[in-house]
Formats: sequence, C-alpha cells, structure tokens
Amino acid sequence: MSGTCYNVMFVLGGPGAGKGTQCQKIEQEFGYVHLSAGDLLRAERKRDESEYKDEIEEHIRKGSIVPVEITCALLQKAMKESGKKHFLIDGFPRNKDNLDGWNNTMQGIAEVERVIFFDCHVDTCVERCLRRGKTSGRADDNKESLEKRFS
Ligand SMILES: Nc1ncnc2c1ncn2[C@@H]1O[C@H](COP(=O)(O)OP(=O)(O)OP(=O)(O)O)[C@@H](O)[C@H]1O
Ligand SMILES: O=c1ccn([C@@H]2O[C@H](COP(=O)(O)O)[C@@H](O)[C@H]2O)c(=O)[nH]1
Repeated sequence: MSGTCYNVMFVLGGPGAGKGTQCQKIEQEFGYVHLSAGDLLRAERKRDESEYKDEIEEHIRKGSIVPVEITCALLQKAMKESGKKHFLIDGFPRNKDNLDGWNNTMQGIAEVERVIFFDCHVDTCVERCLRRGKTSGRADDNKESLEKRFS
C-alpha cells in the first residue's frame, strides 16, 4: 500500500471515562468508524483459532497491556475490513511503547489527525466501571482488576 490511507483520531482517557459512550455519538453524528482496541482484543480472545487468545486473556484479567504488535494487527485488520477511511481509535495507545509500535507499523498507512482526551476523576471512573460490571460481563470491571488498570 502506498501513500496515507486512513485518518485517525485517538480517543483516550481512563477506564470508564466515557470514551466508548462519546465515540458512539461521534460515529453517529460525523460518520467516523468507532474501533475500540479493548473490544477488538476481547473479540480476538473469544476466537477459538486465535494463537493470541490465552495471552490476551491473561493481560485483560491482570489489567496489563497486550503486546503492541497484536493490538496494531487487530486495528489494521479492522480498518481494512471496514472499507472506510475515517476512524476513532478508542483506548489506544496505552503507553509510549504502544505509540512507538503504532508509528513503526502505520507509517504511510494511517495519519493521526487529532487526539481527544476525556479527563474524568478516578473516583468517578471506578464508580462507573463497578456499576457497569453488574451487567457488562467484563472480567476486568471489578475492584482487583481496576486497581491494576489504574496503576
Ligand atoms: N457522562 C456520563 N455520566 C454518567 N455515566 C456515564 C457517562 N458516560 C458514560 N457513562 C457510563 O459509564 C460507564 C463507562 O462508560 P464507557 O464504557 O463509555 O467508558 P470507557 O471510557 O469506554 O471505558 P473502558 O475504557 O473501560 O471501556 C458506562 O456504563 C456508561 O454508560
Ligand atoms: O490498546 C489496548 C487496549 C486495551 N488493552 C487491554 O484491554 C483491557 C480493557 O481495555 P478497555 O479500553 O478498558 O476496554 C485493558 O485493561 C488492557 O488489558 C490493551 O492491552 N491495549
């Protein structure tokens, strides 16, 4: 592939800050495709044939960060499969290593046009995640995982 293909906005903020909720609204209003890195990892973890499923499961349960090569590959695949050009990438990058991995992989493939950061107090984030945990079925919406996700 030559030349820049995709336009991306990174949507960042703590767990429960409201990234997914606002991304859905932006998607409806402005036609961006919403890709949640966490959702892509959770879907990959469920795929029986995935060579990464156990590794992803372990990281999500512990609240640690999945190797960037895996996350970038899933994001790139989802962008390609969508057939679209404009994306909200929700919950990625998580750290400098993620950003470096993205820059190494996506140079000439995707351009980051903007970063949106949701600044939400940690107490509010925790309260929302615990409330969401009553119905979300997520293995990490509990006190123990949240302590690691916020560390
Ligand atoms: N402005 C708000 N006021 C109150 N509750 C909210 C608000 N925005 C989102 N919520 C609720 O808080 C919970 C977390 O929101 P959401 O899933 O959008 O966060 P997130 O940042 O995407 O979280 P994560 O990164 O953990 O997936 C959800 O149950 C959502 O309904
Ligand atoms: O880029 C990413 C995004 C997520 N993870 C892992 O998934 C969980 C849940 O992420 P949410 O954004 O809250 O859905 C997160 O704690 C990480 O374990 C990741 O490794 N890399």
